[in-house]
Amino acid sequence: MTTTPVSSNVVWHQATVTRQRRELQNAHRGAIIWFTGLSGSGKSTLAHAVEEALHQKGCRTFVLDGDNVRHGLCGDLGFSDAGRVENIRRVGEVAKLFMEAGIIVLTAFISPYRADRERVRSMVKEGDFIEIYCDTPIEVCESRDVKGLYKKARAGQIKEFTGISSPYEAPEMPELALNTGTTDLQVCVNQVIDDLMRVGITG
Ligand SMILES: Nc1ncnc2c1ncn2[C@@H]1O[C@H](COP(=O)(O)OS(=O)(=O)O)[C@@H](OP(=O)(O)O)[C@H]1O
Ligand SMILES: Nc1ncnc2c1ncn2[C@@H]1O[C@H](COP(=O)(O)OP(=O)(O)O)[C@@H](O)[C@H]1O
Repeated sequence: MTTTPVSSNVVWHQATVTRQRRELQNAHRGAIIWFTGLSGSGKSTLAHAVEEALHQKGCRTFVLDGDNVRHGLCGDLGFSDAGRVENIRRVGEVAKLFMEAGIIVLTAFISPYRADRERVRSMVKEGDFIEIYCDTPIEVCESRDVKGLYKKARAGQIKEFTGISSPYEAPEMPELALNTGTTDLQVCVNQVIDDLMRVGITG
């Protein structure tokens, strides 16, 4: 594998089927809906429930989920700082491709570092990146312990576990902050859909 950047010798090929034409055909905009929050905060559940609602409205959608992507595209990465940075970099690039294909892509990654999320935001036009903070206190996430990982982390069986032995930097100005600890799932879904309609991503 080469580590020399080749981008200076690679020329961008302009597609004739543009993002704009795809969006016209779809009758909605492409966008990146970026869910962030602790493990167990509700990212996957919410992303899939929002996708279901959008699909029923006739939108083209796709969910990129940390658990799934880490089995393939990011299967070589761990949970060190560097592993997480690279994970979010790759996911950001893939999400951008989906968006340019006219799709509403919903991502469900802890994405603990503010700078990494802001880097993805800066890769796209204003309004293309919607950050949604799944704001569930760690006590609630830990009591849910959907996958039994908090128990393992507390027992020292998982190193660098977010919220316990690895940091989580909450968004400062997310487009939406949802109280996914106490609010009913359907209420959260409606809040997301209302926001996507308000900003004109979907009708
Ligand atoms: N050390 C450690 N810290 C946090 N999470 C861990 C860890 N080890 C494994 N897992 C499981 O991996 C899922 C998080 O992967 P992500 O790709 O979203 O993480 S990150 O954004 O790169 O931080 C996460 O999924 P969710 O619970 O859906 O968030 C966990 O199931
Ligand atoms: N408002 C809500 N939004 C999302 N999940 C919720 C909500 N209220 C309760 N839950 C529950 O919390 C858990 C969240 O798990 P999960 O979606 O796997 O979280 P994450 O993907 O952030 O690790 C699920 O069991 C889900 O049913």
